[in-house]
Amino acid sequence: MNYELQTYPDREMLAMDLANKLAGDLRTILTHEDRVVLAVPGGTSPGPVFDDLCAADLDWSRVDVMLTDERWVPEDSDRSNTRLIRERLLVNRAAAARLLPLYVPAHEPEEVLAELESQIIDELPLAVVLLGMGNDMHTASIFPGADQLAKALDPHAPILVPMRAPGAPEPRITLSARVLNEAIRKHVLIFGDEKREALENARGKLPEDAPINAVLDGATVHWAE
Ligand SMILES: O=C1O[C@H](COP(=O)(O)O)[C@@H](O)[C@H](O)[C@H]1O
Repeated sequence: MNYELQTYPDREMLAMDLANKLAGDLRTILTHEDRVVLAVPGGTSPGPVFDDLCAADLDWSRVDVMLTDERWVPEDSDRSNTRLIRERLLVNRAAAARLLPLYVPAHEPEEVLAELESQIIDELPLAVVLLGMGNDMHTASIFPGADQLAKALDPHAPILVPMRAPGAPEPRITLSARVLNEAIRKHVLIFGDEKREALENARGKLPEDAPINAVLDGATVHWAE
């Protein structure tokens, strides 16, 4: 797996530097594209990066922001990734960006899959993607042991894959590995020794066992303790 690992003395420096890099990538791509799509993770790690990125000086009115994946919970839930990006990323200068939703109220993601895909399809490919990773080596909502794992990893996968996994307390919806890999720039954000070890343990494993391996090629991994 060919990826670059950048390590930082602390999380604050990582957040600042990574936000600068993401903004730089977007600015560069905006010099030759009318609009760009930035896909970002939810979960506990990216908040500090969002706090810096939202203040970046770039033409946010030409940026579409979307999630790499969403937990199937209402937007007022603490577990909603949409809520996180509304509160921490789509503020300040980045309030001018457009959100491409990965959640609309419905019992199950399957009920609204086509509707959600129809709002994304014309904006692809992604320009820049920031991914997270869990201790179990899942990325986005592509979990080891998930019911639709093979579909999410298929080179001809659809844009979105609904997912249920033993390690996930609610249904999920995720961009497929194919769509994530079509991004011009890929970054992965991980904090802590456990995740660094998980990344090491992923080495040599099949994506079915270590889904992070499906997206690492050509990525820059950013790590701080
Ligand atoms: O559930 C999720 O987990 C991963 C990792 O989250 P973290 O809390 O360990 O940083 C995240 O990348 C993904 O977007 C999220 O839905």
